[in-house]
Amino acid sequence: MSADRGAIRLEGLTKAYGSVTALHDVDLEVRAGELLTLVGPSGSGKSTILRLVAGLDRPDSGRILVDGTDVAQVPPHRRAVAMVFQDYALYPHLTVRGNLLFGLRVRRVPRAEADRRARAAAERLGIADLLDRYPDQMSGGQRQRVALARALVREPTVYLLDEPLASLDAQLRFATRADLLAVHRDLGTTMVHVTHDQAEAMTLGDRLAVLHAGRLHQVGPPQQVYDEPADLVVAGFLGSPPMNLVAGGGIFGEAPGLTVGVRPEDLALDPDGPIEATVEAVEALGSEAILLTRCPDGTRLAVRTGPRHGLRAGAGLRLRPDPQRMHRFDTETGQRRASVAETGQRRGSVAETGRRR
Ligand SMILES: Nc1ncnc2c1ncn2[C@@H]1O[C@H](COP(=O)(O)OP(=O)(O)OP(=O)(O)O)[C@@H](O)[C@H]1O
Repeated sequence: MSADRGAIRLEGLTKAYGSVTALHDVDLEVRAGELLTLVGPSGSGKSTILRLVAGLDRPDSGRILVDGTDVAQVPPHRRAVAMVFQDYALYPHLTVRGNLLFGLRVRRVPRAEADRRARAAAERLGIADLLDRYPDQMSGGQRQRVALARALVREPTVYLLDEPLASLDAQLRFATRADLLAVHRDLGTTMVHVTHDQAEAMTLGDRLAVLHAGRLHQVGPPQQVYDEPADLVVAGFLGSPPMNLVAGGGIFGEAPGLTVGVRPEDLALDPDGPIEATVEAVEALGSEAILLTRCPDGTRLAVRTGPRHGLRAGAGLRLRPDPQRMHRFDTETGQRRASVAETGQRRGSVAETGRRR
């Protein structure tokens, strides 16, 4: 229904709280119907973006356009935007039904229509049998579904989700993530989803936007951002463990003025490999293992390998970096220098990549 509505455009958005610059000159476009995931470390300005779009706060400068219209003068309750918070923010004195209907009553939606929407949202999220319960009679996962359902009943053109899955345990996160994707697929509504969970960052969005210290560093399809980080900030943030970065090249070959990066999965255990290292610690994760190693020159490298590597702390090993997957960055500016492989084959693929600093 609203697949062609809900485009958001942020232009030069700047916001400070006292001496803290929460956002600095952010330009970002969210396409109609897109699910955009916003990631970044704590305090990078993710929630601030959502609050500004929802109208809960005002920017110091810059513009917010929804469907091409500047919303500066539109009060929060008139914006066709629904926000879902990590802490659910349910009314404790109201039942699930009461929570779902509350926003509709305020907006004077007729009773029959409101009931229809509440039931449809509850059914969609599998909480129809909980309509008469109070929030304190439900699990965290159920409460989160109620919070999502409460956003659904408003039938907004934009959903703003501020770490909605953060309080759930791993299994529930996985299940609720699938629900969220299904809701997005069914409704086709624009969603901006904030997380600092690596798996959510990679799996949930059509595109990923990486924010750091109030600046937008890169926007693009998740795999592209992962494979071709635009700068050292993105390289060091995405990935768990993150990319191994060596200033000056060091063990990866001297590269004055450059920082060379290799992801843990791009370092193969190979008895003939050019890099010598000692295992300092092993993280066995069941399906895989992370070896924390140290080279003779003191460089530490994280290596991702299969679970049956047979190595213990203290063991020596040799490593071979995948030459196609070595990243180079200007050490001073942090900006990516395209590798030989990329300039040959992938010119243009970074076109939609924001390279702002
Ligand atoms: N109301 C406020 N008053 C003062 N400073 C604030 C306020 N809101 C946010 N900030 C500051 O602005 C910066 C950005 O905050 P924001 O909440 O947007 O970050 P975030 O990326 O969402 O972080 P988190 O992942 O921890 O939720 C932080 O330095 C924060 O301390």
